[in-house]
Amino acid sequence: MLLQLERITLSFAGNTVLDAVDFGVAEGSIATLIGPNGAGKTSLFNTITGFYRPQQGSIHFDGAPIVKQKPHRVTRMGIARTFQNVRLFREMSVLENVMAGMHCRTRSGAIGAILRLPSQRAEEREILETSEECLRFVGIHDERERLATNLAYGHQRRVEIARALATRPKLLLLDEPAAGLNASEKIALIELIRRIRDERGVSVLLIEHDMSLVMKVSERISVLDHGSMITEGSPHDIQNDPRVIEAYLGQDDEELALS
Ligand SMILES: Nc1ncnc2c1ncn2[C@@H]1O[C@H](COP(=O)(O)OP(=O)(O)OP(=O)(O)O)[C@@H](O)[C@H]1O
Repeated sequence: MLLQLERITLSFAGNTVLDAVDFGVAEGSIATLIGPNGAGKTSLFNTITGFYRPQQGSIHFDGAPIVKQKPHRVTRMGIARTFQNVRLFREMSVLENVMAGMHCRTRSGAIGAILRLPSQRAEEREILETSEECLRFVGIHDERERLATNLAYGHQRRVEIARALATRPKLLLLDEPAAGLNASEKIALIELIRRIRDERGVSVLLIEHDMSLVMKVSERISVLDHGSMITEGSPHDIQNDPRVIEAYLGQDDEELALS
């Protein structure tokens, strides 16, 4: 397993949000975490990426323990993410937004920047080239000089994906990447997720409510309900699992449409 969580327990003021969760992502896979609203999916992402500190349990990534590491350390170790709501620097161009994401990788530091050492200049060039390459990969290179917030919403989501890819992750976490996209943008998103895995060798873990997209793109699905991992399996297994249907009862129609 590329990522392995064992018995992760997270609570806030006595409220258990994740309850002894065991969960893994295989290297080279496209995996999805589903579950009703409030099940704990984003909290699980926040725990993996070091934003939340679990009270118990272990997390290993690529063989190394990462639990309780700071978020920037986790990024440097090879886990990148996007957020449920688009988070871009409003006053920056598309290209600058992607370049900003690479600062976790820089080596020369502030002194190098002030003195403009050759190592610093080489690093700046590398950041620029990588950012441009990632923008080309997600298909919005032509828009690199525009203010990020002036882009169509679907393209803003791509800026976030490019920014995450620029950190050269081994694992990419996407929190509800299809939210707010129209039907044709969703088809393009499926294709992009597959290319991220196939062409860049990056494993992908999504949180997603759009079940039609989930069933098409996922190789493995894990289901969280009230902080517990209730089942996992292939899309076919999950669609036919009565525990999953039970967990979703009471949710709105969109979430019930498991087929
Ligand atoms: N920082 C926090 N402090 C207190 N409670 C929190 C915190 N973060 C999450 N929670 C609680 O954890 C529970 C799970 O929330 P979480 O956002 O992880 O669910 P989710 O499955 O991602 O839901 P959704 O699908 O609606 O995004 C909720 O009851 C939420 O209020």
